[in-house]
Amino acid sequence: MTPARPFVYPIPGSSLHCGKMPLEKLAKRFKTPLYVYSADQIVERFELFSHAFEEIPHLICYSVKANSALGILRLLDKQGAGFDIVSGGELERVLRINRKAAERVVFSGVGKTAPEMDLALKAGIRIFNVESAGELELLSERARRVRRTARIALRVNPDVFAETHPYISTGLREHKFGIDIREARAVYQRARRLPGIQPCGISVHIGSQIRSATPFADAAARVVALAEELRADGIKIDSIDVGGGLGIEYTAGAKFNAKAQAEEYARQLIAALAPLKDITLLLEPGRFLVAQAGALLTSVLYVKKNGEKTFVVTDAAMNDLVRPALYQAHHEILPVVRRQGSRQIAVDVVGPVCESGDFFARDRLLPTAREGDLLAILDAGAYGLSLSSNYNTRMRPAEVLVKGATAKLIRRRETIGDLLAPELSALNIRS
Ligand SMILES: Cc1ncc(COP(=O)(O)O)c(C=O)c1O
Ligand SMILES: N[C@@H](CCCC[NH3+])C(=O)O
Repeated sequence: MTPARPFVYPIPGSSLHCGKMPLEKLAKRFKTPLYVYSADQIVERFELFSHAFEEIPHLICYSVKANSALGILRLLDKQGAGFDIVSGGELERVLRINRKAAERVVFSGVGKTAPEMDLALKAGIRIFNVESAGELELLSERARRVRRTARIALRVNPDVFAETHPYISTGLREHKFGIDIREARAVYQRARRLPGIQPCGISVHIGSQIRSATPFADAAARVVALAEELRADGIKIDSIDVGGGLGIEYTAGAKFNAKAQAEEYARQLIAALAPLKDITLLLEPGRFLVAQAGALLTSVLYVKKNGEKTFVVTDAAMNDLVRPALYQAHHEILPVVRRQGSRQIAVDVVGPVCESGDFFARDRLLPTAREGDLLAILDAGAYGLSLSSNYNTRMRPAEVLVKGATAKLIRRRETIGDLLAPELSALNIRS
Protein backbone atom coordinates (compact mmCIF):
# COMPACT_ATOMS: atom_id res chain seq x y z
CA MET A 1 0.00 0.00 0.00
CA THR A 2 1.43 3.43 -0.93
CA PRO A 3 1.50 5.94 1.96
CA ALA A 4 -1.41 8.41 2.26
CA ARG A 5 1.03 11.28 1.89
CA PRO A 6 4.05 11.83 -0.34
CA PHE A 7 5.89 13.67 2.47
CA VAL A 8 8.23 11.19 4.11
CA TYR A 9 11.61 10.81 5.79
CA PRO A 10 13.05 8.23 3.40
CA ILE A 11 15.53 6.81 5.90
CA PRO A 12 15.77 7.27 9.65
CA GLY A 13 17.73 10.41 10.42
CA SER A 14 17.16 11.92 6.98
CA SER A 15 15.25 15.10 6.24
CA LEU A 16 11.68 15.35 4.97
CA HIS A 17 11.20 14.75 1.25
CA CYS A 18 8.36 15.16 -1.22
CA GLY A 19 8.78 11.87 -3.06
CA LYS A 20 12.46 11.96 -4.02
CA MET A 21 12.90 15.70 -3.58
CA PRO A 22 14.38 17.02 -0.30
CA LEU A 23 12.27 19.92 1.00
CA GLU A 24 15.41 21.71 2.21
CA LYS A 25 16.53 21.99 -1.38
CA LEU A 26 13.19 23.48 -2.42
CA ALA A 27 13.27 26.01 0.41
CA LYS A 28 16.75 27.10 -0.60
CA ARG A 29 15.80 27.47 -4.25
CA PHE A 30 12.29 28.94 -4.00
CA LYS A 31 12.30 30.45 -0.47
CA THR A 32 9.42 30.16 2.02
CA PRO A 33 6.50 30.16 2.53
CA LEU A 34 6.12 27.75 -0.35
CA TYR A 35 3.37 25.39 -1.47
CA VAL A 36 4.80 22.05 -2.59
CA TYR A 37 2.67 19.51 -4.47
CA SER A 38 3.42 15.99 -5.60
CA ALA A 39 2.29 15.45 -9.18
CA ASP A 40 2.77 11.71 -8.77
CA GLN A 41 0.36 11.57 -5.84
CA ILE A 42 -2.31 13.58 -7.68
CA VAL A 43 -2.12 11.26 -10.69
CA GLU A 44 -2.21 8.23 -8.41
CA ARG A 45 -5.32 9.50 -6.61
CA PHE A 46 -7.03 10.28 -9.90
CA GLU A 47 -6.26 6.81 -11.21
CA LEU A 48 -7.48 4.97 -8.15
CA PHE A 49 -10.67 7.02 -8.08
CA SER A 50 -11.27 6.38 -11.76
CA HIS A 51 -10.45 2.70 -11.38
CA ALA A 52 -13.02 2.37 -8.58
CA PHE A 53 -15.79 3.46 -10.99
CA GLU A 54 -14.55 1.66 -14.08
CA GLU A 55 -17.54 -0.70 -14.32
CA ILE A 56 -19.94 2.15 -15.17
CA PRO A 57 -19.77 5.07 -17.63
CA HIS A 58 -18.45 8.02 -15.66
CA LEU A 59 -16.58 11.31 -15.88
CA ILE A 60 -14.51 12.69 -13.01
CA CYS A 61 -14.93 16.46 -13.00
CA TYR A 62 -12.21 17.69 -10.65
CA SER A 63 -13.54 20.48 -8.44
CA VAL A 64 -11.37 23.43 -9.45
CA LYS A 65 -12.03 25.40 -6.24
CA ALA A 66 -10.03 22.88 -4.20
CA ASN A 67 -6.82 23.91 -5.93
CA SER A 68 -7.09 25.97 -9.07
CA ALA A 69 -3.38 26.11 -9.99
CA LEU A 70 -3.08 25.96 -13.78
CA GLY A 71 -0.21 23.49 -13.38
CA ILE A 72 -2.53 21.09 -11.53
CA LEU A 73 -5.42 21.61 -13.95
CA ARG A 74 -3.07 20.81 -16.82
CA LEU A 75 -1.90 17.66 -15.06
CA LEU A 76 -5.47 16.47 -14.54
CA ASP A 77 -6.56 17.45 -18.03
CA LYS A 78 -3.84 15.14 -19.36
CA GLN A 79 -5.41 12.32 -17.33
CA GLY A 80 -8.72 12.98 -19.10
CA ALA A 81 -10.42 14.68 -16.15
CA GLY A 82 -13.36 16.99 -16.55
CA PHE A 83 -13.79 20.02 -14.33
CA ASP A 84 -16.39 21.29 -11.88
CA ILE A 85 -16.35 25.10 -11.88
CA VAL A 86 -18.25 27.70 -9.87
CA SER A 87 -17.33 30.94 -11.62
CA GLY A 88 -16.38 32.52 -14.92
CA GLY A 89 -12.88 32.89 -13.48
CA GLU A 90 -12.54 29.16 -12.94
CA LEU A 91 -13.84 28.55 -16.47
CA GLU A 92 -11.18 30.93 -17.83
CA ARG A 93 -8.57 28.85 -16.04
CA VAL A 94 -9.79 25.64 -17.66
CA LEU A 95 -10.01 27.24 -21.11
CA ARG A 96 -6.45 28.56 -20.80
CA ILE A 97 -5.07 25.06 -20.33
CA ASN A 98 -7.26 23.45 -23.03
CA ARG A 99 -10.19 25.04 -24.86
CA LYS A 100 -11.43 21.58 -25.79
CA ALA A 101 -11.80 20.69 -22.11
CA ALA A 102 -14.99 22.83 -22.12
CA GLU A 103 -16.98 19.79 -23.19
CA ARG A 104 -15.96 18.17 -19.89
CA VAL A 105 -17.01 21.12 -17.71
CA VAL A 106 -19.93 21.20 -15.29
CA PHE A 107 -20.90 24.61 -13.95
CA SER A 108 -22.16 24.65 -10.34
CA GLY A 109 -22.90 27.53 -7.96
CA VAL A 110 -25.85 29.46 -6.57
CA GLY A 111 -25.06 32.86 -8.04
CA LYS A 112 -24.18 32.54 -11.72
CA THR A 113 -24.30 35.89 -13.51
CA ALA A 114 -25.37 36.64 -17.10
CA PRO A 115 -21.77 37.25 -18.32
CA GLU A 116 -20.65 33.97 -16.73
CA MET A 117 -23.51 32.13 -18.42
CA ASP A 118 -22.63 33.70 -21.79
CA LEU A 119 -19.01 32.66 -21.44
CA ALA A 120 -19.96 29.09 -20.58
CA LEU A 121 -22.60 28.85 -23.33
CA LYS A 122 -20.18 30.10 -25.97
CA ALA A 123 -17.41 27.80 -24.75
CA GLY A 124 -19.84 24.87 -25.09
CA ILE A 125 -19.62 23.39 -21.60
CA ARG A 126 -21.13 20.00 -20.92
CA ILE A 127 -23.87 20.94 -18.44
CA PHE A 128 -25.09 23.65 -16.06
CA ASN A 129 -26.07 22.58 -12.56
CA VAL A 130 -28.92 25.04 -12.01
CA GLU A 131 -29.64 25.96 -8.42
CA SER A 132 -32.86 28.02 -8.57
CA ALA A 133 -35.94 28.76 -10.67
CA GLY A 134 -34.68 32.32 -11.19
CA GLU A 135 -31.38 31.06 -12.57
CA LEU A 136 -33.25 28.79 -14.97
CA GLU A 137 -35.21 31.72 -16.44
CA LEU A 138 -32.07 33.83 -16.85
CA LEU A 139 -30.17 30.94 -18.45
CA SER A 140 -32.97 30.44 -20.96
CA GLU A 141 -32.86 34.13 -21.86
CA ARG A 142 -29.06 34.10 -22.25
CA ALA A 143 -29.09 30.87 -24.28
CA ARG A 144 -31.58 32.38 -26.72
CA ARG A 145 -29.55 35.54 -26.95
CA VAL A 146 -26.28 33.74 -27.80
CA ARG A 147 -28.13 31.11 -29.87
CA ARG A 148 -27.03 28.08 -27.93
CA THR A 149 -28.81 25.32 -26.05
CA ALA A 150 -27.98 24.89 -22.38
CA ARG A 151 -27.95 21.29 -21.21
CA ILE A 152 -29.01 21.44 -17.59
CA ALA A 153 -29.33 19.45 -14.39
CA LEU A 154 -31.15 20.84 -11.42
CA ARG A 155 -29.06 20.68 -8.30
CA VAL A 156 -31.45 19.20 -5.81
CA ASN A 157 -31.20 19.49 -2.09
CA PRO A 158 -31.94 15.97 -0.80
CA ASP A 159 -32.20 16.88 2.89
CA VAL A 160 -29.57 14.35 3.89
CA PHE A 161 -27.48 14.84 7.01
CA ALA A 162 -23.75 14.34 6.60
CA GLU A 163 -21.38 14.50 9.51
CA THR A 164 -18.85 17.26 8.85
CA HIS A 165 -18.06 20.82 9.90
CA PRO A 166 -21.29 22.90 9.78
CA TYR A 167 -19.66 25.46 7.45
CA ILE A 168 -19.06 22.81 4.78
CA SER A 169 -22.27 20.81 5.04
CA THR A 170 -24.64 21.67 2.18
CA GLY A 171 -27.32 19.00 1.81
CA LEU A 172 -29.93 20.09 4.34
CA ARG A 173 -33.06 22.10 3.56
CA GLU A 174 -31.78 24.95 5.73
CA HIS A 175 -28.76 25.46 3.43
CA LYS A 176 -28.65 27.91 0.55
CA PHE A 177 -27.73 25.26 -2.02
CA GLY A 178 -29.92 23.64 -4.64
CA ILE A 179 -33.66 23.22 -5.05
CA ASP A 180 -35.75 21.32 -2.52
CA ILE A 181 -36.03 17.81 -3.98
CA ARG A 182 -39.80 17.83 -3.33
CA GLU A 183 -40.21 20.81 -5.64
CA ALA A 184 -37.79 19.67 -8.32
CA ARG A 185 -40.33 17.79 -10.49
CA ALA A 186 -42.35 20.94 -11.04
CA VAL A 187 -39.23 22.95 -11.89
CA TYR A 188 -38.24 20.31 -14.46
CA GLN A 189 -41.69 20.72 -16.05
CA ARG A 190 -41.02 24.41 -16.36
CA ALA A 191 -37.49 23.73 -17.69
CA ARG A 192 -38.68 21.50 -20.55
CA ARG A 193 -40.94 24.28 -21.81
CA LEU A 194 -38.28 26.97 -21.72
CA PRO A 195 -36.53 27.82 -24.99
CA GLY A 196 -32.79 27.22 -25.05
CA ILE A 197 -32.97 24.75 -22.16
CA GLN A 198 -32.52 20.99 -22.40
CA PRO A 199 -33.05 19.25 -19.06
CA CYS A 200 -30.98 16.06 -19.12
CA GLY A 201 -29.45 15.51 -15.70
CA ILE A 202 -29.84 15.71 -11.96
CA SER A 203 -27.12 16.87 -9.61
CA VAL A 204 -26.59 16.76 -5.88
CA HIS A 205 -23.77 17.72 -3.53
CA ILE A 206 -24.21 17.20 0.20
CA GLY A 207 -21.03 18.74 1.62
CA SER A 208 -17.33 18.35 2.03
CA GLN A 209 -14.88 16.29 4.14
CA ILE A 210 -17.44 13.49 4.60
CA ARG A 211 -15.74 10.27 5.65
CA SER A 212 -18.61 7.79 5.38
CA ALA A 213 -19.98 6.63 2.02
CA THR A 214 -23.48 6.11 3.43
CA PRO A 215 -24.84 9.69 3.20
CA PHE A 216 -23.68 9.87 -0.43
CA ALA A 217 -25.57 6.66 -1.19
CA ASP A 218 -28.67 7.95 0.67
CA ALA A 219 -28.63 11.12 -1.41
CA ALA A 220 -28.10 9.11 -4.62
CA ALA A 221 -31.08 6.87 -3.79
CA ARG A 222 -33.32 9.95 -3.49
CA VAL A 223 -32.02 11.21 -6.80
CA VAL A 224 -32.74 7.85 -8.45
CA ALA A 225 -36.37 8.05 -7.31
CA LEU A 226 -36.64 11.52 -8.82
CA ALA A 227 -34.97 10.38 -12.06
CA GLU A 228 -37.56 7.61 -12.41
CA GLU A 229 -40.40 10.11 -11.98
CA LEU A 230 -38.86 12.46 -14.52
CA ARG A 231 -38.36 9.68 -17.03
CA ALA A 232 -42.01 8.75 -16.53
CA ASP A 233 -42.82 12.40 -17.34
CA GLY A 234 -40.90 11.98 -20.62
CA ILE A 235 -37.77 13.91 -19.59
CA LYS A 236 -34.64 12.16 -20.82
CA ILE A 237 -32.27 12.04 -17.89
CA ASP A 238 -28.89 10.81 -19.10
CA SER A 239 -26.52 11.90 -16.32
CA ILE A 240 -26.48 11.93 -12.55
CA ASP A 241 -23.94 14.16 -10.86
CA VAL A 242 -23.25 13.09 -7.29
CA GLY A 243 -21.01 16.07 -6.51
CA GLY A 244 -17.85 15.88 -4.45
CA GLY A 245 -17.20 15.72 -0.75
CA LEU A 246 -15.34 12.49 -0.06
CA GLY A 247 -13.07 13.19 2.90
CA ILE A 248 -9.52 12.35 3.85
CA GLU A 249 -7.75 11.77 7.16
CA TYR A 250 -5.98 14.84 8.53
CA THR A 251 -4.59 13.29 11.73
CA ALA A 252 -1.38 11.31 11.52
CA GLY A 253 -2.11 8.34 13.75
CA ALA A 254 -5.46 7.41 12.25
CA LYS A 255 -5.61 4.70 9.60
CA PHE A 256 -6.36 5.91 6.10
CA ASN A 257 -6.36 3.86 2.97
CA ALA A 258 -7.31 6.04 0.01
CA LYS A 259 -7.88 3.09 -2.30
CA ALA A 260 -10.21 1.32 0.13
CA GLN A 261 -12.04 4.60 0.79
CA ALA A 262 -12.59 5.25 -2.93
CA GLU A 263 -13.67 1.65 -3.51
CA GLU A 264 -16.24 1.70 -0.73
CA TYR A 265 -17.59 5.04 -1.97
CA ALA A 266 -17.84 3.62 -5.50
CA ARG A 267 -19.43 0.38 -4.33
CA GLN A 268 -22.20 2.16 -2.41
CA LEU A 269 -22.86 4.71 -5.16
CA ILE A 270 -22.94 2.13 -7.93
CA ALA A 271 -25.38 0.03 -5.88
CA ALA A 272 -27.62 3.03 -5.21
CA LEU A 273 -27.68 3.99 -8.90
CA ALA A 274 -28.20 0.43 -10.18
CA PRO A 275 -31.97 0.83 -10.83
CA LEU A 276 -31.23 3.49 -13.47
CA LYS A 277 -30.11 2.26 -16.88
CA ASP A 278 -28.19 4.29 -19.49
CA ILE A 279 -26.75 6.84 -17.13
CA THR A 280 -23.39 8.55 -17.09
CA LEU A 281 -22.20 9.24 -13.59
CA LEU A 282 -20.55 12.59 -13.01
CA LEU A 283 -18.31 13.02 -9.96
CA GLU A 284 -16.82 16.24 -8.58
CA PRO A 285 -14.04 15.29 -6.15
CA GLY A 286 -11.71 18.03 -5.01
CA ARG A 287 -10.06 17.43 -1.65
CA PHE A 288 -9.72 13.67 -2.13
CA LEU A 289 -7.53 14.16 -5.21
CA VAL A 290 -5.25 16.97 -4.09
CA ALA A 291 -5.29 17.61 -0.31
CA GLN A 292 -2.67 15.09 0.73
CA ALA A 293 -0.46 15.85 -2.26
CA GLY A 294 0.33 19.30 -0.88
CA ALA A 295 2.27 20.82 2.00
CA LEU A 296 2.94 24.38 3.02
CA LEU A 297 6.63 24.79 3.72
CA THR A 298 7.45 27.54 6.19
CA SER A 299 10.45 28.87 8.13
CA VAL A 300 10.51 29.60 11.84
CA LEU A 301 11.05 33.33 12.38
CA TYR A 302 11.07 33.42 16.17
CA VAL A 303 10.48 31.19 19.16
CA LYS A 304 9.05 33.24 22.02
CA LYS A 305 7.64 32.61 25.46
CA ASN A 306 4.69 34.51 26.93
CA GLY A 307 4.34 33.30 30.50
CA GLU A 308 3.87 29.55 30.36
CA LYS A 309 3.20 29.44 26.65
CA THR A 310 5.71 28.92 23.88
CA PHE A 311 4.95 30.37 20.46
CA VAL A 312 6.65 29.30 17.29
CA VAL A 313 6.23 32.21 14.88
CA THR A 314 6.44 31.17 11.22
CA ASP A 315 6.72 33.14 8.00
CA ALA A 316 3.45 31.56 6.75
CA ALA A 317 0.19 32.86 8.17
CA MET A 318 -3.58 32.48 8.09
CA ASN A 319 -3.70 34.45 4.84
CA ASP A 320 -1.74 31.59 3.19
CA LEU A 321 -3.69 28.72 4.78
CA VAL A 322 -6.89 29.72 6.58
CA ARG A 323 -8.34 26.30 7.41
CA PRO A 324 -7.14 26.18 11.05
CA ALA A 325 -8.45 29.70 11.71
CA LEU A 326 -11.71 29.17 9.84
CA TYR A 327 -12.70 25.64 10.85
CA GLN A 328 -10.31 24.89 13.73
CA ALA A 329 -9.02 22.35 11.23
CA HIS A 330 -6.18 20.06 12.26
CA HIS A 331 -3.07 19.91 10.05
CA GLU A 332 -0.09 17.78 10.97
CA ILE A 333 3.16 19.75 11.23
CA LEU A 334 6.53 18.07 10.73
CA PRO A 335 10.04 19.42 11.20
CA VAL A 336 11.92 19.16 7.92
CA VAL A 337 15.12 18.22 9.73
CA ARG A 338 14.79 15.97 12.76
CA ARG A 339 17.44 16.64 15.36
CA GLN A 340 18.81 13.71 17.32
CA GLY A 341 17.43 13.59 20.85
CA SER A 342 15.44 16.82 20.65
CA ARG A 343 12.74 17.19 23.29
CA GLN A 344 9.03 17.46 22.45
CA ILE A 345 7.28 20.49 23.93
CA ALA A 346 3.75 21.87 23.62
CA VAL A 347 3.71 24.98 21.44
CA ASP A 348 1.36 27.21 19.48
CA VAL A 349 2.46 27.54 15.86
CA VAL A 350 1.36 30.99 14.75
CA GLY A 351 1.82 33.39 11.84
CA PRO A 352 2.72 37.10 11.75
CA VAL A 353 -0.82 38.33 10.97
CA CYS A 354 -2.46 40.65 13.50
CA GLU A 355 -5.26 38.30 14.55
CA SER A 356 -5.32 35.95 17.53
CA GLY A 357 -6.95 33.46 15.17
CA ASP A 358 -3.76 33.35 13.13
CA PHE A 359 -2.55 29.90 14.15
CA PHE A 360 -1.69 26.58 12.54
CA ALA A 361 -1.70 24.55 15.75
CA ARG A 362 -2.42 25.11 19.40
CA ASP A 363 -0.83 23.26 22.31
CA ARG A 364 0.80 20.88 19.86
CA LEU A 365 3.65 18.63 20.95
CA LEU A 366 6.50 19.33 18.54
CA PRO A 367 10.25 18.77 18.70
CA THR A 368 11.92 21.91 20.03
CA ALA A 369 12.17 24.42 17.19
CA ARG A 370 14.85 27.04 16.57
CA GLU A 371 14.84 30.16 14.49
CA GLY A 372 15.53 29.31 10.87
CA ASP A 373 14.13 25.77 11.12
CA LEU A 374 11.83 24.57 8.37
CA LEU A 375 8.39 23.15 9.11
CA ALA A 376 5.99 21.40 6.73
CA ILE A 377 2.26 21.86 7.28
CA LEU A 378 0.70 18.78 5.74
CA ASP A 379 -2.48 18.09 3.78
CA ALA A 380 -2.53 21.64 2.46
CA GLY A 381 -3.10 20.78 -1.19
CA ALA A 382 -6.85 21.49 -1.06
CA TYR A 383 -8.38 24.80 0.02
CA GLY A 384 -4.91 26.15 0.72
CA LEU A 385 -3.75 28.70 -1.81
CA SER A 386 -7.20 28.69 -3.45
CA LEU A 387 -8.67 30.03 -0.21
CA SER A 388 -5.81 32.42 0.55
CA SER A 389 -5.87 36.20 0.71
CA ASN A 390 -3.56 39.19 0.77
CA TYR A 391 -4.60 40.25 4.27
CA ASN A 392 -1.98 42.47 5.94
CA THR A 393 -0.67 43.19 2.42
CA ARG A 394 1.13 39.88 2.41
CA MET A 395 2.31 38.45 -0.87
CA ARG A 396 1.01 35.01 -1.57
CA PRO A 397 3.51 32.11 -1.71
CA ALA A 398 4.98 30.49 -4.78
CA GLU A 399 3.84 26.99 -5.78
CA VAL A 400 5.98 24.13 -7.04
CA LEU A 401 5.00 20.81 -8.54
CA VAL A 402 7.33 17.90 -7.84
CA LYS A 403 7.59 15.01 -10.29
CA GLY A 404 9.97 12.26 -9.33
CA ALA A 405 13.24 14.01 -8.52
CA THR A 406 12.45 17.27 -10.33
CA ALA A 407 10.54 20.37 -9.23
CA LYS A 408 8.82 22.92 -11.42
CA LEU A 409 7.67 26.37 -10.41
CA ILE A 410 3.97 26.62 -11.36
CA ARG A 411 3.27 29.98 -9.76
CA ARG A 412 5.87 32.57 -8.86
CA ARG A 413 5.70 34.36 -5.53
CA GLU A 414 3.61 37.52 -5.68
CA THR A 415 5.43 40.83 -5.64
CA ILE A 416 4.38 44.10 -4.04
CA GLY A 417 3.88 45.36 -7.61
CA ASP A 418 1.24 42.65 -8.23
CA LEU A 419 -0.64 43.72 -5.13
CA LEU A 420 -0.53 47.46 -5.60
CA ALA A 421 -1.08 47.64 -9.37
CA PRO A 422 -4.90 47.99 -9.30
CA GLU A 423 -4.69 50.88 -6.83
CA LEU A 424 -1.70 52.65 -8.33
CA SER A 425 -3.36 52.74 -11.73
CA ALA A 426 -6.69 53.91 -10.26
CA LEU A 427 -4.99 56.71 -8.35
CA ASN A 428 -2.55 57.57 -11.13
CA ILE A 429 0.43 57.01 -8.85
CA ARG A 430 3.55 56.00 -10.73
CA SER A 431 4.77 52.55 -9.76
C1 LIG B 1 -20.78 21.68 -5.94
C2 LIG B 1 -19.50 21.19 -5.37
N1 LIG B 1 -18.88 20.18 -5.98
C3 LIG B 1 -17.70 19.68 -5.52
C4 LIG B 1 -17.11 20.20 -4.39
C5 LIG B 1 -15.82 19.60 -3.96
O1 LIG B 1 -15.85 19.15 -2.68
P1 LIG B 1 -14.66 18.31 -2.07
O2 LIG B 1 -13.42 19.10 -2.21
O3 LIG B 1 -15.04 18.10 -0.67
O4 LIG B 1 -14.59 17.02 -2.84
C6 LIG B 1 -17.74 21.23 -3.71
C7 LIG B 1 -17.20 21.74 -2.43
O5 LIG B 1 -17.71 21.36 -1.39
C8 LIG B 1 -18.96 21.75 -4.22
O6 LIG B 1 -19.58 22.77 -3.61
N1 LIG C 1 -13.09 25.27 2.25
C1 LIG C 1 -13.52 24.02 2.84
C2 LIG C 1 -14.24 23.16 1.88
C3 LIG C 1 -15.33 23.92 1.21
C4 LIG C 1 -15.98 23.16 0.18
C5 LIG C 1 -16.58 24.08 -0.81
N2 LIG C 1 -17.91 23.71 -1.20
C6 LIG C 1 -12.33 23.35 3.50
O1 LIG C 1 -11.26 23.91 3.49
O2 LIG C 1 -12.45 22.30 4.07
